[in-house]
Amino acid sequence: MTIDKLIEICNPLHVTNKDFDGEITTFAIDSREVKEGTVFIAIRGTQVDGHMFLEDAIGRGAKVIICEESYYTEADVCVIEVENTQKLAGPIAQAFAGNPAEQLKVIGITGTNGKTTTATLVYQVLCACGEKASLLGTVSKRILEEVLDSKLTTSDPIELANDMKTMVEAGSDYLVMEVSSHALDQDRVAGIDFEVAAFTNLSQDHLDYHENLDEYAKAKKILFDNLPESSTAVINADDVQGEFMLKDCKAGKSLLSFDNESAHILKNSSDGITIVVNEEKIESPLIGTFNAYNVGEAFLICRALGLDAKDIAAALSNAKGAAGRMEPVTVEGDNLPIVIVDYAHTPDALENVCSTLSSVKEANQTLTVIFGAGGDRDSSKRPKMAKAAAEFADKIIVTSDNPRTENPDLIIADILDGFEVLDNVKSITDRRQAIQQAIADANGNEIILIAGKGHEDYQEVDGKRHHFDDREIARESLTQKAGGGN
Ligand SMILES: CC(=O)N[C@H]1[C@@H](OP(=O)(O)OP(=O)(O)OC[C@H]2O[C@@H](n3ccc(=O)[nH]c3=O)[C@H](O)[C@@H]2O)O[C@H](CO)[C@@H](O)[C@@H]1O[C@H](C)C(=O)N[C@@H](C)C(=O)N[C@H](CCC(=O)O)C(=O)O
Ligand SMILES: Nc1ncnc2c1ncn2[C@@H]1O[C@H](COP(=O)(O)OP(=O)(O)OP(=O)(O)O)[C@@H](O)[C@H]1O
Ligand SMILES: N[C@H](CCC[C@H](N)C(=O)O)C(=O)O
Ligand SMILES: [Mg+2]
Repeated sequence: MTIDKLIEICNPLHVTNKDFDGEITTFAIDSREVKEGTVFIAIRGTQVDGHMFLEDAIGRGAKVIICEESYYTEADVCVIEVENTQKLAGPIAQAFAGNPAEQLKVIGITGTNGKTTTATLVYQVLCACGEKASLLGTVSKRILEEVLDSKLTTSDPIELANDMKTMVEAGSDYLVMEVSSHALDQDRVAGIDFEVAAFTNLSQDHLDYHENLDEYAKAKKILFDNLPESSTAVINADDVQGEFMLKDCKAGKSLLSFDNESAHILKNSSDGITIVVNEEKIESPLIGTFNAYNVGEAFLICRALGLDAKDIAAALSNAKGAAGRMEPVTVEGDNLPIVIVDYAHTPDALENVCSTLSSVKEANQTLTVIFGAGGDRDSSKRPKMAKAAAEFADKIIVTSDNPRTENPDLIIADILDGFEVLDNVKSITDRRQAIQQAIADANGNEIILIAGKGHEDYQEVDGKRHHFDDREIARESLTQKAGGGN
């Protein structure tokens, strides 16, 4: 990267000491990552103002500073003053990585629920159709078939650009990625031209971050506002916010609606769904009406990419979706309960999953729901989650999710406030104990839903993460029960 190229991308208000002595090596948004020759960009964050770290960055060897203030330093450093640093981090990161986004067909999926499921389905269809695809999201990163850990749903612009570079080098043609509202609000995907962008739905979550639902919806809309005309917006038109997402969108539109009967659900049972979208019949092993939306959107996304309808439908009939979403935990044995692990951690998701299980259960079966709510996150969703579970469950165990830095019993108390009657509600703070007890007490006619943590293999308590996997604990308890002959 040359200083002239960098200045061109920045469209600066002011530049000083452009002819500094030295070379540009890397790009950093965090002063702690700065090395000799780094370009450091100061971003005003949610916790601190990156402008506080200009001296720190220079001390560590930064040669160029990009900031929103006129800044004077005696050091031999180029200072580029710009209007908005946050919006520039993406384009600069892309340029440093050799503009990998331009060499990928990028598919972005946003919405409160269903991003991971839909993104995973699209990735699975692309792979089944012989395409070279990568995936970024909550559960993991997949560079072609290689699986790597994922820390955030949508990474920061530098990590994102570096991941894209690795994908391009590995021969990937497509990137399917989840785009969170935090990422949109913080411009983490600025400068990326999406080939297809999809909206799943909007319901309450993250009100600790976004001021209210309107602000949350506006953040999601950014993805569609920035689409080029040549791209396609795939929208769940049955969601009340679907129309809003398209308000300022120049892209082509592909709408999914079961309500206006442009698409149909032919079958919705415990062994899967059959839907018709654009006259194509699609069968999927995923269950529940909410998954009809995920499968339907995955189909429309793949159609927008130009894949053959029959090939997509064939691939979807084998696509299992994402780990930890309606994932059954099975063990050989008699009279064992059906145990399902799911990632529902919002009122809407919990309602959808509970209503689905309640509608597919047999007359003699009962539904037990074990759930909690995350600490240091939107606390107003807690009583609403209680209401969602109470509507469909026969028995409820309220427990801890990831308390993070909060007192788990106070989170549980917030949830308990949402129940009108507590007759079938128990609380067991220790999640392991809650799962063990539910399974030990259950008979073969019970369906036990363990909600909230899905694929997570940790629990964060007192700010520390410990290994914890709902599926592992459930499997151990079921094995013990099977061995005991109960
Ligand atoms: C609340 C939030 O979203 N924070 C994200 C945000 O950081 P921030 O703006 O709060 O950073 P800050 O601490 O205020 O610092 C401001 C700036 O000063 C810099 N700094 C800071 C300290 C220092 O010594 N030197 C320095 O240069 C920081 O690097 C930053 O550029 O920008 C960072 C870089 O992109 C993110 O890593 C960070 O994610 C944190 C780790 C996080 O936990 N985010 C979660 C809430 C999140 O984003 N989740 C979503 C949603 C998931 C879902 O849909 O459910 C996700 O995409 O995963
Ligand atoms: N289309 C949908 N509508 C409503 N609920 C859904 C939908 N799809 C999945 N869910 C529920 O939401 C949970 C989370 O699904 P998924 O992981 O696909 O969403 P996500 O948007 O990626 O969530 P996150 O933002 O937490 O990563 C699932 O376990 C299921 O309970
Ligand atoms: N990306 C979501 C995941 C929530 C998962 C749930 N298990 C929790 O910890 O609240 C968040 O960070 O809000
Ligand atoms: Mg996700």
